[in-house]
Amino acid sequence: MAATEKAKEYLHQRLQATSDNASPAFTSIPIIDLTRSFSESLADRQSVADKINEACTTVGFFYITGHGIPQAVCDATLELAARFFHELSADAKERIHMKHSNQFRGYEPAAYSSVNPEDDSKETKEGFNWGYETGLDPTGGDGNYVELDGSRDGGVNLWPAEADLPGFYQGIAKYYGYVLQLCRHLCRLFALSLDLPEQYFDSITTHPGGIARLIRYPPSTNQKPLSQLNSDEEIGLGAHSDYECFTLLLQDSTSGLEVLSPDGRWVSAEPLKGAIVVNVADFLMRWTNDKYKSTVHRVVNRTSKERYSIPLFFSINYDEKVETLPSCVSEENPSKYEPITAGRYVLDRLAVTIKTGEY
Ligand SMILES: O=C(O)CCC(=O)C(=O)O
Ligand SMILES: [Fe+2]
Repeated sequence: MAATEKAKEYLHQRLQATSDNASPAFTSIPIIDLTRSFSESLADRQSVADKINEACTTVGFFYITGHGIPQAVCDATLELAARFFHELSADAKERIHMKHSNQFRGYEPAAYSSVNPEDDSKETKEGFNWGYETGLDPTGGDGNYVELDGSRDGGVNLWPAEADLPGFYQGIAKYYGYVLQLCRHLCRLFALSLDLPEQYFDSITTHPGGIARLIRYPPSTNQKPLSQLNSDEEIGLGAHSDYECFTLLLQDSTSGLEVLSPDGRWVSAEPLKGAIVVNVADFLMRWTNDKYKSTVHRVVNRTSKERYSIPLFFSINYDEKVETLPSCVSEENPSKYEPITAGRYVLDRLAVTIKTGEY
């Protein structure tokens, strides 16, 4: 089956599964305070992990507060995102255009890619994508990073020249370092939440996958009153689920993110000051034998303001081949899936999102 056909079938199955009402409907997204997860007491850490288990087996999305990333760092990074789109010249954007990358890095103009291969409408978002590099890892990494396709860390990110956007790289690196370490902290909580030893994921997140992006959604140009607006007329980012293990999303104060409840309703993930949105992605769903839900979501900016968001898609080391997690299989519930290499899985899914097919 061609890759596009595979992707279409995949999304179709996912949307079908959602409408089959397999899980209970939800009307809101839980908020989990991570403060106790930094406690010396295992019981405290486990209490947070239990809440994560509850959120991941039902909604697949949750907000985290008390996560330790300073508000000033989050605000400064969102400002950098606005500067990237407004201050970087068209020529400078062209020099780092995604077409120069075979790893989906760099500047992505509006309507260049579409996450939903069934949807022929153009997405209004534009973005800037980059991925893990050893220099961005506060631990210094282990020097063994491999890209999605298994190639070695060859500096594949396409950064704007310092003179074109002074301070950009440094600001992004600061935020990225914080989020990466928070993802590793969350891995320990995910392990506890899945009845695994707390350090279970440590040795396979030493050079993790961490594609991140700045996204800009233009203001809505639709003059219809909200109640009459057909969201599909002006989709910012089409209905999709994420591909990796889990996503950490920083959003500004403009709403737009919507999460699909099993009863077919879109639940708004309103921005909460100081909170970061976390969602389970497809690789983790597969790895947990579908115990943890990777939930379909989309973005529609219905406001007259621009919207900025910054997701980071966290994966275990891309060269790691894994089988279904031991705590998610039993005699009554055998593994539904073959062992798979993390990067290969993500690459297959990503490859079908670029409209031009140039990857
Ligand atoms: O912009 C957002 O709020 C969500 C972005 C998203 O879902 C994605 O990039 O996969
Ligand atoms: Fe997403």
